[in-house]
Amino acid sequence: MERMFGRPVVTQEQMRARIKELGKQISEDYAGKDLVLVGVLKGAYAFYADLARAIRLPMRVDFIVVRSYGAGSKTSGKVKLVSDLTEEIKGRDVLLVEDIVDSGLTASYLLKILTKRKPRSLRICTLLSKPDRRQVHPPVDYVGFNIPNQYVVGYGLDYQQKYRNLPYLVALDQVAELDQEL
Ligand SMILES: O=P(O)(O)OC[C@H]1O[C@H](OP(=O)(O)OP(=O)(O)O)[C@H](O)[C@@H]1O
Ligand code: HPA
Ligand SMILES: [Mg+2]
Repeated sequence: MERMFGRPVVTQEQMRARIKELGKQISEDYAGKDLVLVGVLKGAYAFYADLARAIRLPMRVDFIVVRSYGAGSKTSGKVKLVSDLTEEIKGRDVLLVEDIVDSGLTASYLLKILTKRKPRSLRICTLLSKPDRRQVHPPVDYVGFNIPNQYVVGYGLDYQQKYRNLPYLVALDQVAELDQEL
């Protein structure tokens, strides 16, 4: 992990600066509301931890685990709910925290199932978005970075469950190339 895996798509410095801005914006937008920050695991864990600490509000935290990508780098097309929220969201202001909105299927699925529980508001904040890859178009309220159509890993995002702990974002083809040499 000491070694750089090629040129980062998003560096740690860029990430830090943008998350600070997002935290400030969310703190303003949700002042006086009953905010529940919901992390979509596993991918969002790193972004969630940094974003939560950039928000200056007395909010609640909760998590939901869903999965749709199997071993490869393509969506299975089916989103599976692996583990649900721990608390009720009825009447609360829910902000979903995603690492990435790619095809849009996961975000759409979550909006669909959580809307039924009657939150007062339900919005999405994603660190990354690939606008060119959408199969469906869920509304995304906060976006850290729009990125091109390439599979990326690091900062929570995986390929076959690995590379989530890289502290920055890199294209998968660069990791794969270098990984063989290690
Ligand atoms: O817009 P989409 O095409 O649906 O892709 C986005 C979703 O896919 C990834 O989850 P994944 O199923 O890989 O589970 P993980 O979070 O455990 O990696 C990612 O973390 C998002 O939740
Ligand atoms: O580019 C990606 N990388 C990792 N996980 C993902 N899930 C959707 N898109 C991606
Ligand atoms: Mg994944």
